[in-house]
Amino acid sequence: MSASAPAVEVDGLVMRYADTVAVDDLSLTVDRGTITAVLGPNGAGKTTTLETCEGYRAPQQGTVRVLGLDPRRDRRDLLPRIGVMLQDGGAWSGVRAREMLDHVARLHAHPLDTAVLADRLGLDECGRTPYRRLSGGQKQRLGLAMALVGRPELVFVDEPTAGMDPQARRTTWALLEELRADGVTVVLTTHYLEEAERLADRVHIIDRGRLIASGTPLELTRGGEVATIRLVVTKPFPPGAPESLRARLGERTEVQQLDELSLLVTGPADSTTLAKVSAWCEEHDVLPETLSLGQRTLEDVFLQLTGRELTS
Ligand SMILES: Nc1ncnc2c1ncn2[C@@H]1O[C@H](COP(=O)(O)OP(=O)(O)OP(=O)(O)O)[C@@H](O)[C@H]1O
Repeated sequence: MSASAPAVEVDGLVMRYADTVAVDDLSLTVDRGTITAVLGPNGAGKTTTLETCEGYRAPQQGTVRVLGLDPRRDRRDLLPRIGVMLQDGGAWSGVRAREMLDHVARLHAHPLDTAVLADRLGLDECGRTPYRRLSGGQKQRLGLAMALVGRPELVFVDEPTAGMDPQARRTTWALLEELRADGVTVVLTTHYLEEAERLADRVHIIDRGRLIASGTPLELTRGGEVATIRLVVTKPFPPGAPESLRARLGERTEVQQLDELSLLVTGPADSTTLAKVSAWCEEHDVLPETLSLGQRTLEDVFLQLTGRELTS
């Protein structure tokens, strides 16, 4: 495999649990040395996809290659080269945090210094605490340390900052950025949009097991000369408001009602659109509380593609 070949190649993956199709003909690639975010709502199929890449599940249909290897057939060759941070920790309940990290370090030929890693991830304070007594954020930090201690070429991190306080989240982001600077490939799942926008070189958005968009955060949010206007009002909109506003704004505009007090307008990023929304409010006796023009966020992209909110 050449050095520039993808770190991960998923091709036509299908995974089912009884009647549930968890992953539905999914194809994606992850370039080496990048941070790639797999973004999607709960139940989108992110964990199942990652677990298949990590070799915990066999593809039911399609193929998966990781560092050019088959994650199950070539497991012995692959394991020393990848790091995995599982969603539920992967440690025994009675083991102390530091013992667990030292144990994992001993499984690797050239581990990082566990004292340095524990200090960096703020694990010193809980080094003697049994795993079951760690807080959610401490378990996450220990899981990350366990994934990194073997100096992997590629790390899979499932919801790395879920349950972390803001400071631990920033430390984790900085650590993942340092890994990338050292040439390590990072694949993370998240439903934090800010995390994907801030960290990822490339984002794959998954919904109901299918890939619905891929690109850099900028490619996904720029979408040409498109912007969004959020209109939040003080009392519920009159019936038929989205249709009426859309008719006023013209062909190139979409209007979606988010709830009874807010609408999202997606259309040309110009002041005329904003002025027309404002005029429509006046004509319909609607009092805006917020009328804001902004670039699209990944949340807007998801909403536009699926008609649903990512965070709901
Ligand atoms: N062990 C299992 N048995 C049965 N169904 C499962 C199992 N694991 C996942 N599923 C189902 O498969 C679908 C995809 O789940 P998956 O955990 O891969 O999604 P996810 O995007 O990682 O979600 P989350 O963000 O909640 O972790 C969901 O409908 C889920 O309920």
